[in-house]
Amino acid sequence: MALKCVAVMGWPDSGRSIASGVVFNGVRNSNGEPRKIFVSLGRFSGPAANQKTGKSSTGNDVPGKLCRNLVSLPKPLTISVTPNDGTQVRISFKGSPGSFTEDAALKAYPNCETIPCDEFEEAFKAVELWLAEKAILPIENSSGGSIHHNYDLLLRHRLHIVGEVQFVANFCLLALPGIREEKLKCVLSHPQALASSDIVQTQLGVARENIDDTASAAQYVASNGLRDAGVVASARAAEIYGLNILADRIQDDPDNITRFLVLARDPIMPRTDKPFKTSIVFTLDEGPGVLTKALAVFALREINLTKIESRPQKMRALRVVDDSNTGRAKYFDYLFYIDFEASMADPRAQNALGHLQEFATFLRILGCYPMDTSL
Ligand SMILES: O=C(O)C(=O)Cc1ccccc1
Repeated sequence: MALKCVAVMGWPDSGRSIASGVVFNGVRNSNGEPRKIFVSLGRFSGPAANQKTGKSSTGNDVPGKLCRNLVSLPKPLTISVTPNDGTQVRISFKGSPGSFTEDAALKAYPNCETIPCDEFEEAFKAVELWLAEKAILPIENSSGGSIHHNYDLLLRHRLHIVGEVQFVANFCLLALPGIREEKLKCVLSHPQALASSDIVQTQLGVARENIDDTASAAQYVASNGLRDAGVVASARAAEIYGLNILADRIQDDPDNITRFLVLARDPIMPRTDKPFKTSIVFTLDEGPGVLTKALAVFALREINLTKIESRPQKMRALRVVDDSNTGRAKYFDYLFYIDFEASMADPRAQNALGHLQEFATFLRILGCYPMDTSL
C-alpha cells in the first residue's frame, strides 16, 4: 500500500475547509475500486463530528472509517505514519552515496531510502516539496565546532528539528586498487576530514585538496582513475566506488563526534518519558546584561544548556543606537541559538520560554526531539 502525504484544500468530499492530512492510496472498497482514506493531522476547522456516530454535524459522513475514529479523538499535533525502523522514509542529505551524513541517516533509520543532494539548501527543499519526509544535516563537530551555514539555513527554512544523531566518523585512507601510500601525490576529501586526519597532516606530506564531501572525493578519484590521488572517506565509500583501504581509523581524535539534526515538515509530539532536548533561536534588545538575563531563565529552573551559538543577523547586521558618550554607536545584531535539556511538555521549559518571551525581541522553537544517548 502506497502512502502519500498531501495538503488538502477543502474538507474531503464536501469542499468545506482547509486541512492538511494523509491519504492512503491503494486501499480498495468492497467493489474492488481504489478508495482514498483521509486522515487529518489536526488543527483543521472541518465540520464537528458526533463522538458516538463519527458523523459530522452537517450530516456529511467523513469518508473512511479510520478518519471517523480519528476525528472523534482530541486533536493531535501530528500523527506519525512512519514505521519505527525507518521503512519507506526518504531522507535527503548533502553529499554522495557513502558519505558520513548518509551513514548517520542509516544509523537513525536503518531501512530508510536516502536522497543525495548537491547542496544543503536542496536537502531542505526536497522535504518542503514532499520529495523526502526528512532531511539530515551536520550541525557541529567536536573538533571543528559549529557548521554555521546550517544554523543560518535552520532559520531561513521552516522545517522542524525532529531528531539528533551523534556519530563517530571513522576516517580511512583510500586509493585505487594496487596503489601504495608512497605513490600518492595528493589527498582529496572534505576539509573537516583532512583537518582531523593525522596521517595526512604529518606523515604523508602530500598536497591536500578540499572536496564538498568525502564520498564525492572517492567517486572522483575512482571515476577518473587517479593513480596518484588518495582519499579520506568511509569504508562504505571504498566499497561503493571500488577503492582499497590503505589505512583505517586515521583520525587524530578517536572520539571525534559529529552531531547531525533530522528535520521534517511537522514537529513531533514532545514527551517526558525519555530525555528530550529543545532547540530555540532568539534575539535580544541591546543593553547591559541582557544575555545574562536570557540565560538565567534556564538556570533559575535548573535546565541544563548543551549548546549556545551566536550568528549575526544577516538582514540587519548593524544597529545604530544613541550612546550617551559618543552620540551614535554601531553594534552587531545577533541571533542566539540555544539547545537545552528539557522537553516542551515539561512545565519548566514552558515557564522558561514564557519568561524569555517577556524580553526577547524574537523567539522561535526550532524543535523538541529525543536526545541521542547512544554514545
Ligand atoms: O563529507 C562527508 O562525508 C560528510 O558527510 C560531511 C562530514 C565530513 C566529516 C565528518 C562528518 C561529516
